[in-house]
Amino acid sequence: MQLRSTVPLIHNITNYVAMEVMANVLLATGASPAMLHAQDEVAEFAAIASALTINIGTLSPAWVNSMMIAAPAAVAAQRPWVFDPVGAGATAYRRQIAGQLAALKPSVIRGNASEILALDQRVSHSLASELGRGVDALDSVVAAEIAAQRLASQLSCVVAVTGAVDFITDGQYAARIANGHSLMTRVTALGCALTGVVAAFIAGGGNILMNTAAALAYYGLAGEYAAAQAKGPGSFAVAFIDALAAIEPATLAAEARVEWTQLAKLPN
Ligand SMILES: Nc1ncnc2c1ncn2[C@@H]1O[C@H](COP(=O)(O)OP(=O)(O)O)[C@@H](O)[C@H]1O
Ligand SMILES: Cc1ncsc1CCOP(=O)(O)O
Ligand SMILES: [Mg+2]
Repeated sequence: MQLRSTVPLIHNITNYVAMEVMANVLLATGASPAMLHAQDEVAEFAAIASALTINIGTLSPAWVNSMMIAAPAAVAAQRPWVFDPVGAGATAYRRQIAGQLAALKPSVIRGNASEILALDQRVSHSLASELGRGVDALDSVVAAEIAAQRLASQLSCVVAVTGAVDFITDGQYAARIANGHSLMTRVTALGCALTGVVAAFIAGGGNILMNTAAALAYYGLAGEYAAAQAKGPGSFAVAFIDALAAIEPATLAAEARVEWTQLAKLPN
């Protein structure tokens, strides 16, 4: 958790629901959040920040313009960017924009199983599927493993599928991360906020797959600690921020439940 000494600046073009939750989660983690999306400044800011996140949760045409400017600007400035394809399968507009953003060289795509399945359909098969009705997962992580591997291979990025047991892959290697608690699904925008934490963990360089695994284990572990204190979703949300701030690297190393594997090659 080197980020606590470097305090990376994380630029987030995120949704209205997630803005405050994500900013507080990033502060508790040890990063510095900035939520800005004006078309006239995103390219300049993407180069000032250490990493960028783009989230399509509350899309509109003006925001899409900003996203299409910010992602290439981050890549040109050699900053990693993380894509959160919220509700990617829900509407034709979302499927189209998610497919376009996925082609703009994200370092990591982080979504739930339904979102990763929908994105894979769009990128790999160009089908106008109707997968996913909203922002919550209807599919299991295991059902999205092949889709994640195919997306990672085709787009040369890391794909993280989150859920009860998270699955991450770069197309060749994969990890399953068992940390977490079901109360994490009862507070809105905790997935969106995790996308910011992934950006914070990869902002300093190093191995993107391993640093993404560390981010997911850290986040899930905070969920476990918070659940032990909470009476329900409301107190969980507060305890979760406290737990993010309290977890030390030694605790993470001792309590992370991460299993690595090498994947079989996908048939052509
Ligand atoms: N059933 C579950 N048990 C434990 N952890 C979970 C469960 N569902 C989600 N999580 C955790 O919640 C966080 C957000 O993931 P997820 O709910 O998949 O995102 P989203 O909100 O984008 O759908 C991740 O850290 C994930 O591991
Ligand atoms: C409820 C909602 N509606 C549009 S974006 C959003 C937040 C989704 O957050 P998460 O993907 O973290 O559950
Ligand atoms: Mg989400």
